[in-house]
Amino acid sequence: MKRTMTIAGSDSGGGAGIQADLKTFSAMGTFGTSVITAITAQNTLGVTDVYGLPAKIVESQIDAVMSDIGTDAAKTGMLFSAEIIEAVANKVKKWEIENLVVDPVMVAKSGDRLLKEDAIEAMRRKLIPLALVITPNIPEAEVLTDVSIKSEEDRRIAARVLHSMGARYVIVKGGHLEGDPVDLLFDGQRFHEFRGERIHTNNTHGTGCTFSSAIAAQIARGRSVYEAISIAKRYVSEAIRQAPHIGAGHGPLQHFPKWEADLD
Ligand SMILES: Nc1ncnc2c1ncn2[C@@H]1O[C@H](COP(=O)(O)OP(=O)(O)O)[C@@H](O)[C@H]1O
Ligand SMILES: Cc1ncc(COP(=O)(O)O)c(N)n1
Repeated sequence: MKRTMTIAGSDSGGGAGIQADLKTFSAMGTFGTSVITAITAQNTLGVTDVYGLPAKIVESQIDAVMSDIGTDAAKTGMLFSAEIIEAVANKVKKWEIENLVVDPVMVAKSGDRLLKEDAIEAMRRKLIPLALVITPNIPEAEVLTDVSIKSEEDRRIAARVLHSMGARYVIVKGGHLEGDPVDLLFDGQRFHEFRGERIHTNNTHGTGCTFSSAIAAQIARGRSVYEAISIAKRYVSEAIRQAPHIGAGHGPLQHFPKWEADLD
């Protein structure tokens, strides 16, 4: 069985973070392991408390997983601080993790901060250069590149800047745009658009986490980055469409235990 590792924050509400990642890994037929960076007290209405873990325990979790179980792909989500980003980057290098998907999580759907302001530079310098794929949404791409994205041309400029920082594939997601969500991929040479239909709903808590985990799992299973993104997009759309309507705010998605089997 292929192995997938998430390095991310815990969401007590079960919709995003480590919880969404592990559900997605299972749905994709991979064995998921987890490295927790921070604990959030969170539900569909928002985040009421955040506790970042010391970098040392993040390092020892990675060592524990990698020294015994290993991984075929990994993803990062909420990393909270510059210290944790540096610790993760060092361990990714030490364990030679090449299939790394970086979801540069900064704020929750509720608007609460999940990454300290001073950690952005560490993300740019230490982690992005190690990424096989980086999956920013539009606000995250703007913060990382200092490009204000007002048009499709701006989005392409931002994707080029992220690629020049060292990520091999850059996908700037379109969930925050008006109209149908189109995700834009740049592989260093060409642009490719992944089109989807907008589902009008409040149940989008964990879409980014689910998307990046699905990409990591499909890469672990040997698919190309293009195929992995295309499958991840279909999975997220279906997961939004069949969302269980839980909580009074931004509700979580539905995950599908037999998705991978259905695909084959
Ligand atoms: N309302 C929606 N309907 C269909 N797809 C969506 C919707 N919102 C987001 N997506 C898709 O979900 C994935 C995550 O995108 P996005 O919501 O932009 O990320 P984030 O959760 O990081 O803000 C992307 O593939 C995006 O196109
Ligand atoms: C612990 C944690 N990690 C990440 C997110 C972002 O969620 P989304 O997938 O909606 O961008 C979150 N709300 N909480």
